[in-house]
Amino acid sequence: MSETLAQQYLNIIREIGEDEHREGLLDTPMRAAKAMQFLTQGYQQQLDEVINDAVFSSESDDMVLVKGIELYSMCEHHMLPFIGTCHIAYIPNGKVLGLSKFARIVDMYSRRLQIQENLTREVAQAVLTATDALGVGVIIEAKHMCMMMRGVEKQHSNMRTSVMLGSFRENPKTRAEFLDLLRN
Ligand SMILES: Nc1nc2c(ncn2[C@@H]2O[C@H](COP(=O)(O)OP(=O)(O)OP(=O)(O)O)[C@@H](O)[C@H]2O)c(=O)[nH]1
Ligand SMILES: [Zn+2]
Repeated sequence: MSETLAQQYLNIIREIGEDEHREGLLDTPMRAAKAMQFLTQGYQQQLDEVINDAVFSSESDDMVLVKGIELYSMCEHHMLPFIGTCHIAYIPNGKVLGLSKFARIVDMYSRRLQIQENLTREVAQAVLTATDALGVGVIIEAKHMCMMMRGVEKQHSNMRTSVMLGSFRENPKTRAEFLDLLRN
């Protein structure tokens, strides 16, 4: 556990005018440091470790959709959470990826300081790298606390980002099938 990080949180507690000796705050620097390390553990992960060889031969060449993977990330501008849902589709090319690995990929890239556009691209690229798929489509819908709790304070706006690679980019029918499957 990083003592240095805990020390930084102690400084924050002092700087905002709180009493660091107040009972409820005594363990807070260490707790906050642990929480921050958890929320940024994606920096310690590598794609091949996350995939753990869970790639299986398959003759399936129909679209696979993994819908509604929840995500919790932090915006790199304010270090405040953005929270949402990720949908991933791909067209296998002789190999399929273990189902849980899609969520693990999303977690690995979410648990870093991010902007939603880059997160979407990194997830799509990782699925393509892991599967050699014919195409990959990723859509993320999220709400940004930096827009809700502060700043413009808009509670109801959602950001939707998409990245289409391979056949999802080249073939409008593939993209339409993805969007159709998502609607149903
Ligand atoms: N495109 C994009 N923008 C983001 C994301 N997360 C936060 N932002 C925006 O990043 C911008 C940073 O703008 P700045 O003007 O430098 O910072 P600021 O003064 O705190 O901005 P306000 O939020 O408008 O108060 C803001 O418009 C945020 O809404 C993201 O995932 N994608
Ligand atoms: Zn922000």
